[in-house]
Amino acid sequence: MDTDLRLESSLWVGNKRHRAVLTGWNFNWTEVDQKNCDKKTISVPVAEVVGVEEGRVEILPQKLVEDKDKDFTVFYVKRSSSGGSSGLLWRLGRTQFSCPSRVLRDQWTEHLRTAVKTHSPSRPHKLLVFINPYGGKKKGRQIYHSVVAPLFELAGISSHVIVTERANQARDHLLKKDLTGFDGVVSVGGDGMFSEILHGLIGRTQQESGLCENDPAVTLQPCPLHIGIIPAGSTDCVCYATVGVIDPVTSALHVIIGDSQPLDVCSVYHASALVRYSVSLVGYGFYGDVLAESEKHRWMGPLRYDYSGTMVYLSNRSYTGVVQYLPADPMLSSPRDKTRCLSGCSVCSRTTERHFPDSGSLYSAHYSQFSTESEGDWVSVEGRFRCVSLTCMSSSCPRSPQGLSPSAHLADGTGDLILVWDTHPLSFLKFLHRHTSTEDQFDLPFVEVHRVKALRFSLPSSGREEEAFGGIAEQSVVIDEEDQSYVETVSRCGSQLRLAESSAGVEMANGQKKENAFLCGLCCSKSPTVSVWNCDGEILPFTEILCRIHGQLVRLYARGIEDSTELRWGKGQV
Ligand SMILES: Nc1ncnc2c1ncn2[C@@H]1O[C@H](COP(=O)(O)OP(=O)(O)OP(=O)(O)O)[C@@H](O)[C@H]1O
Repeated sequence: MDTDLRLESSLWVGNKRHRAVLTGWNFNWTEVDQKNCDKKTISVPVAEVVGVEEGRVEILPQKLVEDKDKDFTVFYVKRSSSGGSSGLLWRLGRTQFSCPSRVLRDQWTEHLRTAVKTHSPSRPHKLLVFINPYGGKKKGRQIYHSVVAPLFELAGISSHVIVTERANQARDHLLKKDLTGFDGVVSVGGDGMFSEILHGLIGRTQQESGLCENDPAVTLQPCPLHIGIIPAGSTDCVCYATVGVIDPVTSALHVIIGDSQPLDVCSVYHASALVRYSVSLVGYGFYGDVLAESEKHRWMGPLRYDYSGTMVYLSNRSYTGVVQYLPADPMLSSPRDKTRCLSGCSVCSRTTERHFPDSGSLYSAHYSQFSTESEGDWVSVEGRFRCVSLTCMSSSCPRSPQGLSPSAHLADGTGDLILVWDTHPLSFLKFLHRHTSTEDQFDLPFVEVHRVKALRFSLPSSGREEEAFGGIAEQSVVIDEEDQSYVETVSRCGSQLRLAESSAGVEMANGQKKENAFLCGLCCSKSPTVSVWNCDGEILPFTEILCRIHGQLVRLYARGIEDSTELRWGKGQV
């Protein structure tokens, strides 16, 4: 096939003669000077050719074609540095070629198009696009129509566009409507919009497979449709962590060339029911409190997160809890191994634990009663925490370029559990500040990080029993015996816990009550007993939860973050 696709001839770019070669996988052109010496070669992988058009063509700001018989234009992916971001910006490269004859021009366009079809077979032909017109700065529609749609048209992609009129419309559409013929779904919006699409697609796939999403022991079926994210929200963390930049053109180009990045998904359950899916953060304590506080100040826009973060930090809270986790295989990788999950990550591609075939009974047994004993491989710790966070990816963002867990992987079937024990406010500030620098946030005595496959969180039952008898006993805590400060902290705060619990009830039955308790905590001196869970920016209505990581449950039109040091600028790759 490659031999059939090979083509070589002289072509002109402007008034300069070039020797052009199509090898099947690559299209190269090299300027030849008057002494027949080769100058710089430009090489474009065929998989990154966006379109081939007859004539001299421009597509932005609008399509213009100068239809010269002997000319053709090649559009392709061109990389450039993104300044402060961790990934590379992709731009639309364009070169107009002139041939000595129309026959040769037709030969070139035909060969190039066939090479693209052959070597880039997973490109989408038909996409379902959801635009949230209210996301971020309310520019979703404008971004899609002025930047993305012309690129899709150039690449021959047909799109069915739905501008949403209400929250959850995209999710409901994906759950109920006919999706025949679509290769993928595109979200134009922020993380909330992506989450809707994630829930819709996972739910639809399980429905069609006859699987029950509410059973944590069930191995969920991976979604056949890819998801594209065109960032147009106020938080675009999933896009940042999977592409490395927040840029609609870069994301649209990843969709066009049919890139495929598998992604782990965490399912969160409470009392025999699925609560939500998450791909970035499931966080209790500080991150839950910040979200709950920020919801009160939506009018501030994105500034509300800074304001709420400061307020919650100043309120100096910590919460008791029992954390149980199922560790991942430490031989495969570790959250402290200083590796990075980059494009083509070998840890993710080695992953064999896609669907946890043997763990069903383990999940059922642990899920049924939220038992506090350790069984099998599960590890149990109990005490007072500033925050408990589970993340399936690094969760990097422009503010925190290394993310919550810099060595986390996108698709290895694990999540990183970060336990931040109660500590002095200044030490906690140090921990938070390290997220904005390159300093290791795990290299602190009150921080633990574990790579896990599942997590269960419950409130300490001993505390409740003692409360019933009016006694105040020391909390048990399974941490380093030598570090008395933690044990002391736990016992000191324990009395406050039970006092607050007696006024608020043993456990609040729903999220509204918990949110009220939290809000009260900011204006009164009394600390609330329980925090709330922040699940990818949504407050969960339950405290006691079970989380399970499903390896590679969905696929994005992305390729992970490209390592900029591997760019072969010297060889003329664009
Ligand atoms: N037409 C609509 N009207 C109101 N809400 C919508 C609409 N379409 C989508 N939504 C909801 O808006 C929420 C936020 O959307 P999105 O993530 O796109 O924007 P955002 O500005 O990043 O949001 P946030 O600041 O809340 O994270 C999503 O949860 C989504 O379900």
